[in-house]
Amino acid sequence: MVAADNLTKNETQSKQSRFDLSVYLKERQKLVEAALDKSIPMVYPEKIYESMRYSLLAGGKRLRPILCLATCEMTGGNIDIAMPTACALEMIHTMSLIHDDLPAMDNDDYRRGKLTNHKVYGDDVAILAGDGLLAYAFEYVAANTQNVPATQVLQVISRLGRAVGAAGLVGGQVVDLEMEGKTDVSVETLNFIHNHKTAALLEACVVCGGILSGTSPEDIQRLERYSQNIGLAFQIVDDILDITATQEQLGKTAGKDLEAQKVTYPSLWGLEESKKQAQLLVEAACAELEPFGEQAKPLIALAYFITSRKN
Ligand SMILES: CC(C)=CCC/C(C)=C/COP(=O)(O)OP(=O)(O)O
Ligand SMILES: O=P(O)(O)OP(=O)(O)O
Ligand SMILES: [Mg+2]
Ligand SMILES: [Mg+2]
Repeated sequence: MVAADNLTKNETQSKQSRFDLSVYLKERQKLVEAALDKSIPMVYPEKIYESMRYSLLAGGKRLRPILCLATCEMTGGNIDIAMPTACALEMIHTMSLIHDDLPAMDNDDYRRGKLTNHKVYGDDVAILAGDGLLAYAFEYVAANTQNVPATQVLQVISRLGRAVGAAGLVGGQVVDLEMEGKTDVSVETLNFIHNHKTAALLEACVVCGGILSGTSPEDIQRLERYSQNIGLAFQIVDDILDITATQEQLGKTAGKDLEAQKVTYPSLWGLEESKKQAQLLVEAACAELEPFGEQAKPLIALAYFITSRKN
């Protein structure tokens, strides 16, 4: 009986230390959805707010805000101080998707399982909806962040600006577009594109979470290395899914890279090697979180989710 009692105790302990990512994701997605819904009210001129809300509230994994909240918690902060930044990150991400889907860029008809913004509202309003979301993201952080010293809020705003501008998303996107149809793209150029187009914003999500909690410069450096690694892994998996997943799974047109004759990691390395490289990057990312011990469980599970996701 003593052994049985011990076993039950051990089982309970192991259950407590296990981390259920799907429960965690559902709970966090719900919190983020509610915060996003509240963030943009419908006022005059309704047309632009409707268009902004159409894409912002169209679903999506909400990985960026969840990474920001999780990092803030891991480094000693709480969800409340990070929520305005988490929402801003999703606004910026949504802007980048609306603009990326425009006829002048990737010319896509579907996003997040729905018609793209310009298909519903026209190119003119879609461009403005992206602009509106981008500007509002910065206002939202500045006006709504509470219980964080102003210098830390300023650092967050500065990081967000860097991640979205020519040193980040915009720079990556411009080289991405330039490389379309070219067959002699090097791994270095591909890395540049993805480190800027994708990893820069994921890095901002994680680092801003740390800045808001007031974590140390050494820990910020660890967070940078973690997020740069998961950022590249994220894009390798994105390239793999473009080949292996269906439109239903992705909520957007599949096989676009091949059609646009884009050089991708699978086209350079093959599918198997690409999967292996993504796995190695995630392992390297998680090694950076060792000093955070048990507190790192959500961020470790989120890193592995990046390689196992189906959309
Ligand atoms: C400044 C701008 C507009 C940045 C866009 C950044 C971005 C990550 C676009 C989506 O990439 P993708 O076109 O490779 O992927 P998807 O298949 O999701 O369109
Ligand atoms: O889940 P989403 O729609 O936010 O897309 P991504 O895969 O870029 O995170
Ligand atoms: Mg694109
Ligand atoms: Mg695209």
